[in-house]
Amino acid sequence: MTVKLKCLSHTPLRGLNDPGAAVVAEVDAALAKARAEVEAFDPELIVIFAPDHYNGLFYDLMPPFVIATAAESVGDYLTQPGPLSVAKDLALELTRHVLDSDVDIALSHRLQVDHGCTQTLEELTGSIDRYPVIPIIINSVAPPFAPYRRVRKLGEAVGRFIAKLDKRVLILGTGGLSHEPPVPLLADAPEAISEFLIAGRNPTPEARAARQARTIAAGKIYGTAESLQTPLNADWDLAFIDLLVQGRLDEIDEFKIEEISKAAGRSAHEVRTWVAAFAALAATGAYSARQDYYRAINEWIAGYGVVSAEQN
Ligand SMILES: O=C(O)CCC(=O)/C=C/C=C(\O)C(=O)O
Ligand SMILES: [Fe+2]
Repeated sequence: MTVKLKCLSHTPLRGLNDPGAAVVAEVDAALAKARAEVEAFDPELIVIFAPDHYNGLFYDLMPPFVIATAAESVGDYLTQPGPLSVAKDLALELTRHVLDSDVDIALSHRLQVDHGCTQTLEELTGSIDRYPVIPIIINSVAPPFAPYRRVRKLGEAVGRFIAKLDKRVLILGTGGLSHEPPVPLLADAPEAISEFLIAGRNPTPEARAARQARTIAAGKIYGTAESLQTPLNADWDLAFIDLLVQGRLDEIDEFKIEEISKAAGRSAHEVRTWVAAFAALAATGAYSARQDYYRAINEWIAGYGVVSAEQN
C-alpha cells in the first residue's frame, strides 16, 4: 500500500462570483500542481471524505456518517452531473470493517452527492469518474453533529482498512476552512424551509436556481458590514492547518462544536472531512505534510486552503 493525501476547500461560487483574476490564477496554479501530483501518483483507489449540503441527505433520516456503494452527482453549482465510479465491493467491505471497529456508519446503495464531493474530484482528477472511488459523507452542515473525537475514530478505522490494501490510495478531504455560506438551519426555520430541510430531495430547476442565487448574493457582500454571516478567520484556519501538519491530531478530540461555529463560522465544520482524512493517513503510519496554499477569499465565502501529506 502507498498512500497520499490532499485536503482542500471547495466553493459553490467558483465561476459564479470570482475574486480578481490574479487570485483566480493563483488558485488555478495551486490546483494544477495538485492535479499533476495526483496524475503522477496514478491512484488505484480514491477514498474521499466529503460533506453534503442538503442535496443527498435530509432530516428525514440524517446520518452522522455514510459510505456509498453507488453515487450520483446532482450537478449543482457548475459541477459535472452523473455517476461516480464507486468501487462497490470495496465500499461494502469497508463498511463492514468500520462497523467491526465499533464506529457506527450508515450505508447507501444509491446516494446523491453534491459539489461538496464532486468539485474536488473534478479539480484533482479532471472528472468525477476517472478513478475508482469510495465516497464517505460526514455530516458537517446539519446539526447536531457527532463529536470531533468520533470523526477521528472513523478516520482511523478507514485508515486501518486502507493499510491492508495492496493498492496506491489517495485520501481526500474536501470543505472548510472558516466560512459561513447561507445554509439554512432547522431550528426556528419557517415551515417551507423546514419542509425543504427534512424532505427537499430532487428540487425543481427553479428551486435550485433560487438556492444558487441566494448563495451568489451572499458572496457579493460577504466580509462586509452588510453581511450577517460569520466572517472568515485566517488565524483559525492557519492554526488548524499547523495542527495537522505537525501531527497533533489528539488535540482534535477536545474541539468544541459551538466554539468553532462562533470563531470560524457554521460551515467551518466541513474541516471534519480533513480530520478524518488525516486520521486515516496517520493510521497507516507516520506522515509528512505541507501547506500548499492558503488565502481567505470573501468572494468565494471560503478560507481557501490546499494541504498535502504522504507516508514517511
Ligand atoms: O441550498 C443551497 O444551495 C444553500 C447554500 C449552499 O449549499 C452552500 C454551500 C456552500 C459550500 O459548499 C461551502 O461554502 O462550503
Ligand atoms: Fe461546502
